[in-house]
Amino acid sequence: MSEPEKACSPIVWCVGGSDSSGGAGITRDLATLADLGVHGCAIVTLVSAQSHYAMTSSKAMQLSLINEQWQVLAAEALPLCIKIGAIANDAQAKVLSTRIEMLSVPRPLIVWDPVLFSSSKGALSNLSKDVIKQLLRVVDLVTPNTHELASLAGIFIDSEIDNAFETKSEIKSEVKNNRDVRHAAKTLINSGAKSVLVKGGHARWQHNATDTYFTDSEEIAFSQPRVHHSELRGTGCMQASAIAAFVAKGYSIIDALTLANAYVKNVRDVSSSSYSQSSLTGSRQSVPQVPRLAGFPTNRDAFPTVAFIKSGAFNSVDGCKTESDVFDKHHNERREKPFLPLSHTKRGIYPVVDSADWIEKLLPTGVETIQLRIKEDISPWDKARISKEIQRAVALTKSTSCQLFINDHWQLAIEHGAYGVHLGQEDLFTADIDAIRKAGLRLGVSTHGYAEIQRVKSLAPSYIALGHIFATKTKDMPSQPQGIDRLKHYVDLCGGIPTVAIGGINKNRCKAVADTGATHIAVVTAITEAPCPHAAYHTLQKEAGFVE
Ligand SMILES: Cc1ncc(COP(=O)(O)OP(=O)(O)O)c(N)n1
Ligand SMILES: Cc1ncsc1CCOP(=O)(O)O
Ligand SMILES: [Mg+2]
Repeated sequence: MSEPEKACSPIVWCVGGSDSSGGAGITRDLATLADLGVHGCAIVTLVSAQSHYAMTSSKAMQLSLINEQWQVLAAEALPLCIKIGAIANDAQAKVLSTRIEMLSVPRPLIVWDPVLFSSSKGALSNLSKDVIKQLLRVVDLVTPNTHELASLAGIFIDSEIDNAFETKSEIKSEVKNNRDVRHAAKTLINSGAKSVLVKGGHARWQHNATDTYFTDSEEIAFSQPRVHHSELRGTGCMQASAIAAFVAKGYSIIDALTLANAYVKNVRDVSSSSYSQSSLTGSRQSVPQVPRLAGFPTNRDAFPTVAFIKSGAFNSVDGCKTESDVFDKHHNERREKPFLPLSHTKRGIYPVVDSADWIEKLLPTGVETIQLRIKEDISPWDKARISKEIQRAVALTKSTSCQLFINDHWQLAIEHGAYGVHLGQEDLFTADIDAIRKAGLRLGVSTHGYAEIQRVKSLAPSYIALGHIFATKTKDMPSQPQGIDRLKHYVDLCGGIPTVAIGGINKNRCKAVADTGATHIAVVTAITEAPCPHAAYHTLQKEAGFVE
Protein backbone atom coordinates (compact mmCIF):
# COMPACT_ATOMS: atom_id res chain seq x y z
CA MET A 1 0.00 0.00 0.00
CA SER A 2 1.31 3.45 -0.78
CA GLU A 3 1.86 6.29 1.64
CA PRO A 4 -1.33 8.09 2.78
CA GLU A 5 -0.62 11.75 2.04
CA LYS A 6 1.30 12.86 -1.01
CA ALA A 7 0.67 16.60 -1.16
CA CYS A 8 3.57 19.04 -1.63
CA SER A 9 6.61 18.15 0.44
CA PRO A 10 6.78 19.61 3.93
CA ILE A 11 10.12 21.07 5.02
CA VAL A 12 12.43 19.95 7.82
CA TRP A 13 15.76 21.57 8.64
CA CYS A 14 18.61 19.37 9.77
CA VAL A 15 21.31 20.91 11.90
CA GLY A 16 24.32 18.65 12.29
CA GLY A 17 27.63 17.36 11.04
CA SER A 18 28.58 15.66 7.81
CA ASP A 19 29.84 12.09 7.93
CA SER A 20 32.00 11.36 4.92
CA SER A 21 30.98 7.68 4.97
CA GLY A 22 27.30 8.55 4.55
CA GLY A 23 26.45 6.19 7.42
CA ALA A 24 25.29 8.83 9.87
CA GLY A 25 25.03 12.56 10.45
CA ILE A 26 23.39 15.05 8.17
CA THR A 27 23.92 12.80 5.12
CA ARG A 28 21.74 10.15 6.76
CA ASP A 29 19.20 12.73 7.94
CA LEU A 30 18.65 14.02 4.42
CA ALA A 31 18.39 10.51 2.96
CA THR A 32 15.79 9.63 5.61
CA LEU A 33 13.74 12.74 4.92
CA ALA A 34 13.83 12.15 1.17
CA ASP A 35 12.79 8.52 1.75
CA LEU A 36 9.74 9.78 3.65
CA GLY A 37 8.75 12.44 1.12
CA VAL A 38 9.99 15.43 3.13
CA HIS A 39 12.23 18.17 1.80
CA GLY A 40 15.34 18.47 3.97
CA CYS A 41 17.44 21.63 4.30
CA ALA A 42 20.90 21.48 5.89
CA ILE A 43 22.67 23.66 8.44
CA VAL A 44 26.11 22.07 8.69
CA THR A 45 27.82 22.45 12.05
CA LEU A 46 30.95 20.39 11.40
CA VAL A 47 32.68 18.35 8.75
CA SER A 48 34.04 14.99 9.81
CA ALA A 49 36.39 12.64 8.03
CA GLN A 50 35.13 9.21 8.95
CA SER A 51 34.68 5.77 7.52
CA HIS A 52 32.32 3.12 8.86
CA TYR A 53 35.04 2.06 11.31
CA ALA A 54 36.96 5.17 12.37
CA MET A 55 36.87 8.92 12.57
CA THR A 56 40.12 10.65 11.75
CA SER A 57 39.17 14.28 12.18
CA SER A 58 36.34 16.70 12.62
CA LYS A 59 36.29 20.44 12.06
CA ALA A 60 33.71 22.91 13.36
CA MET A 61 32.08 25.37 10.99
CA GLN A 62 32.56 29.04 11.80
CA LEU A 63 29.74 30.75 13.67
CA SER A 64 29.23 33.22 10.86
CA LEU A 65 28.54 30.31 8.54
CA ILE A 66 26.04 28.72 10.94
CA ASN A 67 24.24 32.04 11.19
CA GLU A 68 24.27 32.57 7.47
CA GLN A 69 22.87 29.09 6.76
CA TRP A 70 20.04 29.73 9.22
CA GLN A 71 19.29 33.20 7.86
CA VAL A 72 19.21 32.22 4.23
CA LEU A 73 16.80 29.38 4.95
CA ALA A 74 14.60 31.45 7.27
CA ALA A 75 14.30 34.14 4.62
CA GLU A 76 12.71 31.59 2.31
CA ALA A 77 10.40 29.49 4.49
CA LEU A 78 10.31 28.27 8.06
CA PRO A 79 10.23 24.49 8.46
CA LEU A 80 7.58 22.47 10.30
CA CYS A 81 10.31 20.73 12.27
CA ILE A 82 13.99 21.19 13.05
CA LYS A 83 16.18 18.17 13.76
CA ILE A 84 19.43 18.86 15.58
CA GLY A 85 22.31 16.38 15.69
CA ALA A 86 25.97 17.02 16.44
CA ILE A 87 26.86 20.51 17.64
CA ALA A 88 30.58 21.15 17.61
CA ASN A 89 31.03 23.55 20.52
CA ASP A 90 29.46 25.89 23.07
CA ALA A 91 29.46 28.89 20.75
CA GLN A 92 27.43 26.99 18.15
CA ALA A 93 25.05 25.68 20.80
CA LYS A 94 24.46 29.21 22.11
CA VAL A 95 23.73 30.55 18.65
CA LEU A 96 21.27 27.72 18.02
CA SER A 97 19.51 28.15 21.38
CA THR A 98 19.13 31.87 20.79
CA ARG A 99 17.85 31.36 17.28
CA ILE A 100 15.31 28.83 18.50
CA GLU A 101 14.15 31.14 21.28
CA MET A 102 13.61 33.88 18.72
CA LEU A 103 11.34 31.78 16.49
CA SER A 104 7.82 33.10 16.38
CA VAL A 105 4.87 31.06 17.58
CA PRO A 106 3.63 28.59 16.42
CA ARG A 107 7.21 27.51 16.08
CA PRO A 108 8.54 24.35 14.48
CA LEU A 109 8.91 21.28 16.67
CA ILE A 110 12.57 20.93 17.62
CA VAL A 111 14.03 17.44 18.03
CA TRP A 112 17.54 17.11 19.47
CA ASP A 113 19.44 13.87 19.05
CA PRO A 114 22.22 14.60 21.56
CA VAL A 115 25.11 13.10 19.61
CA LEU A 116 28.33 13.28 21.58
CA PHE A 117 30.33 10.58 19.87
CA SER A 118 30.27 9.18 16.38
CA SER A 119 29.33 5.51 16.06
CA SER A 120 32.66 5.18 14.26
CA LYS A 121 34.21 6.10 17.60
CA GLY A 122 35.37 9.67 17.91
CA ALA A 123 34.26 12.70 19.88
CA LEU A 124 32.10 15.05 17.86
CA SER A 125 31.02 17.51 20.41
CA ASN A 126 32.42 19.19 23.46
CA LEU A 127 29.63 21.03 25.23
CA SER A 128 29.69 22.50 28.69
CA LYS A 129 27.01 21.81 31.26
CA ASP A 130 25.46 25.24 30.98
CA VAL A 131 24.87 25.11 27.24
CA ILE A 132 23.49 21.59 27.50
CA LYS A 133 21.05 22.78 30.16
CA GLN A 134 20.03 25.67 27.94
CA LEU A 135 19.56 23.43 24.89
CA LEU A 136 17.54 20.91 26.85
CA ARG A 137 15.14 23.64 27.84
CA VAL A 138 14.62 25.12 24.39
CA VAL A 139 14.07 21.95 22.39
CA ASP A 140 10.76 20.06 22.37
CA LEU A 141 12.09 16.50 22.31
CA VAL A 142 15.49 15.08 23.17
CA THR A 143 16.28 11.52 22.01
CA PRO A 144 19.23 10.09 24.00
CA ASN A 145 20.31 6.47 24.09
CA THR A 146 20.90 5.15 27.60
CA HIS A 147 24.59 6.24 27.63
CA GLU A 148 23.67 9.76 26.52
CA LEU A 149 20.83 9.81 29.04
CA ALA A 150 23.28 8.97 31.83
CA SER A 151 25.50 11.85 30.80
CA LEU A 152 22.66 14.33 30.46
CA ALA A 153 21.05 13.41 33.77
CA GLY A 154 24.43 13.48 35.49
CA ILE A 155 24.64 17.18 34.79
CA PHE A 156 21.60 17.84 36.89
CA ILE A 157 22.09 15.13 39.52
CA ASP A 158 25.67 15.76 40.49
CA SER A 159 25.87 19.35 41.52
CA GLU A 160 29.01 19.04 43.73
CA ILE A 161 31.17 18.21 40.76
CA ASP A 162 29.95 21.39 39.15
CA ASN A 163 33.32 22.88 38.47
CA ALA A 164 35.40 19.76 38.37
CA PHE A 165 34.61 18.72 34.81
CA GLU A 166 34.54 20.62 31.61
CA THR A 167 32.64 18.33 29.32
CA LYS A 168 29.33 16.62 29.79
CA SER A 169 30.64 13.25 28.66
CA GLU A 170 32.68 13.04 31.86
CA ILE A 171 29.68 13.43 34.12
CA LYS A 172 27.63 10.27 34.36
CA SER A 173 24.58 9.21 36.26
CA GLU A 174 23.88 5.50 36.66
CA VAL A 175 21.58 3.98 34.05
CA LYS A 176 21.64 0.21 34.44
CA ASN A 177 18.01 -0.80 34.53
CA ASN A 178 14.59 0.58 33.65
CA ARG A 179 14.19 2.17 37.05
CA ASP A 180 17.37 4.19 36.39
CA VAL A 181 16.05 5.12 32.93
CA ARG A 182 12.90 6.45 34.45
CA HIS A 183 14.72 8.30 37.22
CA ALA A 184 17.19 9.91 34.79
CA ALA A 185 14.46 10.87 32.31
CA LYS A 186 12.36 12.36 35.11
CA THR A 187 15.42 14.32 36.21
CA LEU A 188 15.61 15.89 32.77
CA ILE A 189 11.89 16.62 32.73
CA ASN A 190 12.00 18.14 36.22
CA SER A 191 14.92 20.29 35.07
CA GLY A 192 12.95 21.79 32.19
CA ALA A 193 13.15 19.31 29.29
CA LYS A 194 9.72 19.15 27.65
CA SER A 195 9.92 15.54 26.53
CA VAL A 196 12.49 12.76 26.35
CA LEU A 197 12.57 9.65 24.18
CA VAL A 198 15.05 7.20 25.69
CA LYS A 199 16.13 4.70 23.05
CA GLY A 200 16.47 1.13 24.26
CA GLY A 201 18.95 -0.22 21.71
CA HIS A 202 21.82 -0.16 24.23
CA ALA A 203 19.65 -1.26 27.19
CA ARG A 204 20.85 -4.87 27.19
CA TRP A 205 18.94 -5.62 30.41
CA GLN A 206 15.67 -5.33 28.50
CA HIS A 207 14.30 -8.45 26.86
CA ASN A 208 12.84 -6.39 24.02
CA ALA A 209 14.36 -3.14 22.83
CA THR A 210 12.06 -0.58 24.41
CA ASP A 211 12.12 3.13 23.61
CA THR A 212 10.35 5.08 26.34
CA TYR A 213 8.81 8.49 25.87
CA PHE A 214 8.49 10.74 28.92
CA THR A 215 6.70 14.03 29.41
CA ASP A 216 5.64 15.55 32.72
CA SER A 217 2.35 13.65 32.50
CA GLU A 218 2.91 10.67 30.20
CA GLU A 219 5.08 7.62 29.86
CA ILE A 220 4.76 5.52 26.72
CA ALA A 221 6.84 2.46 25.84
CA PHE A 222 7.50 1.31 22.27
CA SER A 223 8.89 -2.23 22.14
CA GLN A 224 10.40 -4.29 19.36
CA PRO A 225 12.09 -7.67 19.48
CA ARG A 226 15.76 -6.98 20.20
CA VAL A 227 18.20 -7.18 17.30
CA HIS A 228 21.36 -8.68 18.74
CA HIS A 229 24.06 -8.27 16.15
CA SER A 230 23.25 -5.20 14.17
CA GLU A 231 26.21 -3.48 12.57
CA LEU A 232 24.12 -0.70 11.12
CA ARG A 233 25.32 2.80 12.03
CA GLY A 234 23.27 5.99 12.06
CA THR A 235 20.04 4.52 13.43
CA GLY A 236 19.76 7.34 16.00
CA CYS A 237 20.03 9.95 13.22
CA MET A 238 17.44 8.08 11.16
CA GLN A 239 15.04 7.78 14.05
CA ALA A 240 15.18 11.45 15.04
CA SER A 241 14.91 12.54 11.39
CA ALA A 242 12.00 10.19 10.83
CA ILE A 243 10.22 11.60 13.91
CA ALA A 244 10.73 15.11 12.49
CA ALA A 245 9.50 13.94 9.08
CA PHE A 246 6.31 12.40 10.44
CA VAL A 247 5.52 15.42 12.60
CA ALA A 248 6.08 17.63 9.54
CA LYS A 249 3.64 15.43 7.65
CA GLY A 250 0.97 16.18 10.24
CA TYR A 251 1.10 13.17 12.54
CA SER A 252 0.71 13.64 16.29
CA ILE A 253 3.93 13.24 18.24
CA ILE A 254 3.02 9.77 19.56
CA ASP A 255 2.11 8.59 16.07
CA ALA A 256 5.36 10.07 14.75
CA LEU A 257 7.26 8.10 17.43
CA THR A 258 5.40 4.91 16.47
CA LEU A 259 5.96 5.39 12.73
CA ALA A 260 9.64 6.32 13.20
CA ASN A 261 10.18 3.20 15.31
CA ALA A 262 8.61 1.08 12.55
CA TYR A 263 10.63 2.92 9.90
CA VAL A 264 13.97 2.18 11.60
CA LYS A 265 13.00 -1.49 12.02
CA ASN A 266 12.33 -1.69 8.28
CA VAL A 267 15.61 0.03 7.41
CA ARG A 268 17.45 -2.43 9.67
CA ASP A 269 15.69 -5.37 8.06
CA VAL A 270 16.26 -4.36 4.44
CA SER A 271 19.84 -3.31 5.17
CA SER A 272 20.74 -6.52 6.95
CA SER A 273 19.18 -8.72 4.29
CA SER A 274 21.18 -7.01 1.54
CA TYR A 275 24.26 -7.18 3.81
CA SER A 276 23.96 -10.93 4.30
CA GLN A 277 23.45 -11.38 0.58
CA SER A 278 26.61 -9.44 -0.09
CA SER A 279 28.44 -11.75 2.30
CA LEU A 280 27.47 -14.68 0.11
CA THR A 281 29.02 -13.11 -2.93
CA GLY A 282 32.08 -11.42 -1.54
CA SER A 283 34.23 -11.03 1.54
CA ARG A 284 31.97 -9.74 4.31
CA GLN A 285 34.87 -8.23 6.23
CA SER A 286 35.52 -5.60 3.61
CA VAL A 287 31.87 -4.68 3.03
CA PRO A 288 30.44 -2.31 5.66
CA GLN A 289 26.72 -2.57 6.31
CA VAL A 290 25.16 0.43 4.61
CA PRO A 291 21.62 1.63 5.29
CA ARG A 292 19.04 1.06 2.56
CA LEU A 293 15.87 3.04 2.20
CA ALA A 294 12.56 1.60 3.36
CA GLY A 295 9.85 4.20 2.63
CA PHE A 296 6.67 4.82 4.58
CA PRO A 297 6.07 1.83 6.90
CA THR A 298 2.96 -0.08 5.93
CA ASN A 299 3.83 -3.64 7.01
CA ARG A 300 2.17 -4.62 10.29
CA ASP A 301 5.15 -6.60 11.56
CA ALA A 302 7.34 -3.47 11.62
CA PHE A 303 5.21 -1.72 14.24
CA PRO A 304 6.19 -1.72 17.92
CA THR A 305 4.00 -2.87 20.75
CA VAL A 306 2.92 0.28 22.56
CA ALA A 307 2.18 0.51 26.29
CA PHE A 308 0.82 3.65 27.94
CA ILE A 309 1.90 3.64 31.55
CA LYS A 310 0.26 5.61 34.31
CA SER A 311 2.44 6.79 37.17
CA GLY A 312 2.65 4.13 39.85
CA ALA A 313 1.32 1.42 37.53
CA PHE A 314 4.40 -0.72 37.99
CA ASN A 315 3.56 -1.47 41.57
CA SER A 316 0.15 -2.79 40.69
CA VAL A 317 1.02 -5.36 38.05
CA ASP A 318 1.26 -8.82 39.59
CA GLY A 319 4.61 -10.51 39.57
CA CYS A 320 6.42 -7.74 37.71
CA LYS A 321 9.69 -6.67 39.22
CA THR A 322 10.79 -4.24 36.57
CA GLU A 323 9.19 -1.98 34.05
CA SER A 324 10.26 -4.19 31.16
CA ASP A 325 8.46 -7.10 32.85
CA VAL A 326 5.34 -4.98 32.70
CA PHE A 327 5.71 -4.32 28.98
CA ASP A 328 6.36 -7.99 28.26
CA LYS A 329 3.52 -9.13 30.50
CA HIS A 330 1.15 -6.60 29.00
CA HIS A 331 2.01 -7.82 25.53
CA ASN A 332 2.07 -11.59 26.07
CA GLU A 333 -0.79 -12.00 28.51
CA ARG A 334 -3.34 -10.09 26.45
CA ARG A 335 -2.41 -11.87 23.26
CA GLU A 336 -3.00 -15.23 24.94
CA LYS A 337 -6.48 -14.26 26.14
CA PRO A 338 -8.43 -12.60 23.38
CA PHE A 339 -11.92 -11.22 23.88
CA LEU A 340 -14.79 -13.19 22.39
CA PRO A 341 -15.30 -12.33 18.74
CA LEU A 342 -18.42 -10.53 17.51
CA SER A 343 -21.26 -12.94 16.77
CA HIS A 344 -22.17 -11.28 13.48
CA THR A 345 -19.51 -11.31 10.84
CA LYS A 346 -21.62 -9.32 8.36
CA ARG A 347 -20.57 -5.69 7.92
CA GLY A 348 -23.10 -3.07 8.95
CA ILE A 349 -24.07 0.39 10.10
CA TYR A 350 -23.61 0.72 13.88
CA PRO A 351 -25.88 3.40 15.42
CA VAL A 352 -24.66 5.06 18.62
CA VAL A 353 -27.59 6.44 20.63
CA ASP A 354 -28.23 7.98 24.02
CA SER A 355 -31.32 6.20 25.34
CA ALA A 356 -33.13 2.89 25.51
CA ASP A 357 -36.00 4.59 23.68
CA TRP A 358 -33.75 5.07 20.68
CA ILE A 359 -32.80 1.41 20.79
CA GLU A 360 -36.45 0.43 20.90
CA LYS A 361 -37.10 2.73 17.95
CA LEU A 362 -34.27 1.30 15.82
CA LEU A 363 -34.59 -2.42 16.55
CA PRO A 364 -37.32 -2.95 13.89
CA THR A 365 -34.76 -1.96 11.20
CA GLY A 366 -32.98 -5.24 11.89
CA VAL A 367 -29.88 -3.38 13.12
CA GLU A 368 -27.25 -5.91 14.23
CA THR A 369 -24.98 -3.77 16.41
CA ILE A 370 -25.96 -0.78 18.50
CA GLN A 371 -24.41 1.27 21.31
CA LEU A 372 -25.95 2.96 24.32
CA ARG A 373 -23.82 6.06 24.94
CA ILE A 374 -25.00 8.00 27.96
CA LYS A 375 -22.88 11.03 28.77
CA GLU A 376 -23.53 12.59 32.14
CA ASP A 377 -21.87 15.82 31.01
CA ILE A 378 -24.38 16.26 28.19
CA SER A 379 -27.61 15.66 30.15
CA PRO A 380 -28.27 15.12 33.87
CA TRP A 381 -28.15 11.42 34.69
CA ASP A 382 -27.66 9.90 38.12
CA LYS A 383 -26.20 6.45 38.67
CA ALA A 384 -29.56 4.84 39.50
CA ARG A 385 -31.12 6.18 36.32
CA ILE A 386 -28.17 5.08 34.21
CA SER A 387 -28.41 1.61 35.73
CA LYS A 388 -32.13 1.40 34.89
CA GLU A 389 -31.52 2.62 31.34
CA ILE A 390 -28.83 0.01 30.76
CA GLN A 391 -31.05 -2.69 32.26
CA ARG A 392 -33.86 -1.70 29.91
CA ALA A 393 -31.55 -1.59 26.87
CA VAL A 394 -30.28 -5.09 27.72
CA ALA A 395 -33.85 -6.35 28.15
CA LEU A 396 -34.86 -4.86 24.78
CA THR A 397 -32.03 -6.55 22.90
CA LYS A 398 -31.90 -9.86 24.84
CA SER A 399 -34.34 -11.75 22.66
CA THR A 400 -33.03 -10.22 19.44
CA SER A 401 -29.84 -10.86 17.53
CA CYS A 402 -28.73 -7.25 18.07
CA GLN A 403 -25.31 -6.87 19.74
CA LEU A 404 -25.64 -4.16 22.41
CA PHE A 405 -22.51 -2.32 23.50
CA ILE A 406 -22.56 -0.10 26.58
CA ASN A 407 -20.27 2.92 26.42
CA ASP A 408 -18.17 3.78 29.53
CA HIS A 409 -20.28 2.04 32.23
CA TRP A 410 -18.50 -1.29 32.22
CA GLN A 411 -19.50 -2.36 35.77
CA LEU A 412 -23.19 -1.81 34.99
CA ALA A 413 -22.76 -3.58 31.65
CA ILE A 414 -21.39 -6.62 33.50
CA GLU A 415 -24.05 -6.38 36.20
CA HIS A 416 -26.90 -6.32 33.68
CA GLY A 417 -25.39 -8.87 31.29
CA ALA A 418 -24.91 -6.65 28.23
CA TYR A 419 -23.40 -8.09 25.08
CA GLY A 420 -20.38 -5.82 25.17
CA VAL A 421 -18.62 -2.74 26.49
CA HIS A 422 -17.13 0.14 24.53
CA LEU A 423 -14.20 1.91 26.21
CA GLY A 424 -12.13 4.99 25.41
CA GLN A 425 -8.36 5.33 25.81
CA GLU A 426 -8.56 6.94 29.25
CA ASP A 427 -10.88 4.17 30.46
CA LEU A 428 -8.11 1.64 29.83
CA PHE A 429 -6.21 2.99 32.85
CA THR A 430 -9.11 2.41 35.22
CA ALA A 431 -11.44 -0.29 33.87
CA ASP A 432 -10.90 -3.88 35.00
CA ILE A 433 -10.21 -5.41 31.59
CA ASP A 434 -9.86 -8.93 33.02
CA ALA A 435 -13.24 -8.65 34.77
CA ILE A 436 -14.91 -7.66 31.48
CA ARG A 437 -13.28 -10.56 29.66
CA LYS A 438 -14.04 -13.07 32.43
CA ALA A 439 -17.69 -11.99 32.49
CA GLY A 440 -17.85 -12.98 28.80
CA LEU A 441 -18.59 -9.51 27.47
CA ARG A 442 -17.17 -8.35 24.16
CA LEU A 443 -14.88 -5.34 24.16
CA GLY A 444 -14.64 -2.48 21.66
CA VAL A 445 -12.03 0.27 22.15
CA SER A 446 -11.67 3.74 20.62
CA THR A 447 -8.41 4.72 18.93
CA HIS A 448 -7.18 7.86 17.19
CA GLY A 449 -4.01 6.84 15.39
CA TYR A 450 -1.07 4.46 15.10
CA ALA A 451 0.12 4.51 18.73
CA GLU A 452 -3.31 3.85 20.19
CA ILE A 453 -4.04 1.09 17.67
CA GLN A 454 -0.80 -0.64 18.63
CA ARG A 455 -1.69 -0.22 22.29
CA VAL A 456 -5.14 -1.70 21.83
CA LYS A 457 -4.10 -4.62 19.64
CA SER A 458 -2.32 -6.11 22.65
CA LEU A 459 -5.70 -6.40 24.39
CA ALA A 460 -7.06 -8.53 21.50
CA PRO A 461 -10.46 -6.78 21.67
CA SER A 462 -13.61 -7.79 19.76
CA TYR A 463 -13.31 -4.66 17.61
CA ILE A 464 -11.16 -1.55 17.30
CA ALA A 465 -12.89 1.77 16.66
CA LEU A 466 -11.00 4.19 14.39
CA GLY A 467 -11.83 7.84 14.62
CA HIS A 468 -12.68 10.46 14.11
CA ILE A 469 -12.62 10.14 10.33
CA PHE A 470 -14.27 13.50 9.50
CA ALA A 471 -15.03 16.59 11.58
CA THR A 472 -17.93 15.92 13.92
CA LYS A 473 -20.22 18.22 15.86
CA THR A 474 -21.32 15.44 18.21
CA LYS A 475 -18.18 15.49 20.36
CA ASP A 476 -15.27 17.84 21.01
CA MET A 477 -12.29 15.90 19.75
CA PRO A 478 -8.76 16.68 20.97
CA SER A 479 -7.28 14.97 17.88
CA GLN A 480 -7.47 15.87 14.18
CA PRO A 481 -9.83 14.17 11.70
CA GLN A 482 -8.02 11.16 10.26
CA GLY A 483 -9.41 11.12 6.72
CA ILE A 484 -9.91 8.23 4.36
CA ASP A 485 -6.26 7.57 3.44
CA ARG A 486 -5.15 7.07 7.01
CA LEU A 487 -8.25 5.01 7.77
CA LYS A 488 -7.18 2.57 5.06
CA HIS A 489 -3.80 2.15 6.76
CA TYR A 490 -5.37 1.72 10.16
CA VAL A 491 -7.73 -0.99 8.94
CA ASP A 492 -4.74 -2.83 7.55
CA LEU A 493 -2.74 -2.34 10.76
CA CYS A 494 -5.58 -3.94 12.76
CA GLY A 495 -4.71 -7.14 10.94
CA GLY A 496 -8.04 -8.92 10.87
CA ILE A 497 -9.46 -7.55 14.15
CA PRO A 498 -12.87 -6.10 13.14
CA THR A 499 -12.84 -2.32 12.82
CA VAL A 500 -15.44 0.39 13.32
CA ALA A 501 -15.02 3.75 11.58
CA ILE A 502 -16.65 6.70 13.39
CA GLY A 503 -16.91 10.46 13.17
CA GLY A 504 -18.74 12.72 10.74
CA ILE A 505 -19.90 9.86 8.53
CA ASN A 506 -23.08 10.43 6.52
CA LYS A 507 -24.73 8.96 3.48
CA ASN A 508 -22.44 10.81 1.08
CA ARG A 509 -19.31 9.59 2.81
CA CYS A 510 -20.11 6.04 3.80
CA LYS A 511 -19.17 4.46 0.47
CA ALA A 512 -15.62 5.86 0.66
CA VAL A 513 -15.41 4.70 4.28
CA ALA A 514 -16.68 1.21 3.43
CA ASP A 515 -14.18 1.01 0.55
CA THR A 516 -11.32 1.19 3.08
CA GLY A 517 -12.37 -2.21 4.36
CA ALA A 518 -13.62 -0.95 7.75
CA THR A 519 -15.94 -3.66 9.04
CA HIS A 520 -18.60 -1.40 10.54
CA ILE A 521 -19.56 2.25 10.30
CA ALA A 522 -20.71 3.97 13.49
CA VAL A 523 -22.93 7.03 13.24
CA VAL A 524 -24.74 9.29 15.66
CA THR A 525 -26.31 12.29 13.91
CA ALA A 526 -26.68 10.67 10.49
CA ILE A 527 -29.46 8.70 12.18
CA THR A 528 -30.56 10.68 15.24
CA GLU A 529 -30.96 13.94 13.31
CA ALA A 530 -32.49 12.38 10.22
CA PRO A 531 -36.15 13.20 9.55
CA CYS A 532 -36.81 9.47 9.29
CA PRO A 533 -34.22 7.46 11.26
CA HIS A 534 -35.38 4.11 9.83
CA ALA A 535 -35.00 5.31 6.28
CA ALA A 536 -31.64 6.87 7.17
CA TYR A 537 -30.39 3.54 8.54
CA HIS A 538 -31.41 1.67 5.38
CA THR A 539 -29.96 4.35 3.10
CA LEU A 540 -26.63 4.21 4.94
CA GLN A 541 -26.58 0.39 4.73
CA LYS A 542 -27.20 0.65 1.02
CA GLU A 543 -24.80 3.50 0.24
CA ALA A 544 -22.05 1.67 2.11
CA GLY A 545 -22.72 -1.41 -0.01
CA PHE A 546 -23.55 -3.50 3.07
CA VAL A 547 -26.86 -4.57 1.47
CA GLU A 548 -27.98 -4.82 -2.15
C1 LIG B 1 -18.00 2.85 17.95
C2 LIG B 1 -17.48 3.95 18.81
N1 LIG B 1 -16.28 4.47 18.55
C3 LIG B 1 -15.80 5.46 19.31
C4 LIG B 1 -16.51 5.93 20.37
C5 LIG B 1 -15.94 6.96 21.30
O1 LIG B 1 -15.79 6.36 22.56
P1 LIG B 1 -14.96 7.06 23.73
O2 LIG B 1 -13.59 7.30 23.23
O3 LIG B 1 -15.15 6.22 24.92
O4 LIG B 1 -15.67 8.45 23.88
P2 LIG B 1 -17.16 8.69 24.37
O5 LIG B 1 -18.06 8.05 23.37
O6 LIG B 1 -17.28 8.04 25.70
O7 LIG B 1 -17.29 10.15 24.40
C6 LIG B 1 -17.74 5.36 20.63
N2 LIG B 1 -18.51 5.76 21.64
N3 LIG B 1 -18.21 4.37 19.83
C1 LIG C 1 -18.54 9.51 19.97
C2 LIG C 1 -17.60 9.85 18.91
N1 LIG C 1 -16.33 9.44 19.01
C3 LIG C 1 -15.58 9.80 17.98
S1 LIG C 1 -16.45 10.70 16.87
C4 LIG C 1 -17.85 10.55 17.79
C5 LIG C 1 -19.15 11.17 17.41
C6 LIG C 1 -19.66 10.70 16.10
O1 LIG C 1 -20.85 11.35 15.85
P1 LIG C 1 -21.33 11.74 14.40
O2 LIG C 1 -21.62 10.46 13.67
O3 LIG C 1 -22.58 12.55 14.63
O4 LIG C 1 -20.25 12.55 13.76
MG1 LIG D 1 -16.53 6.27 26.39
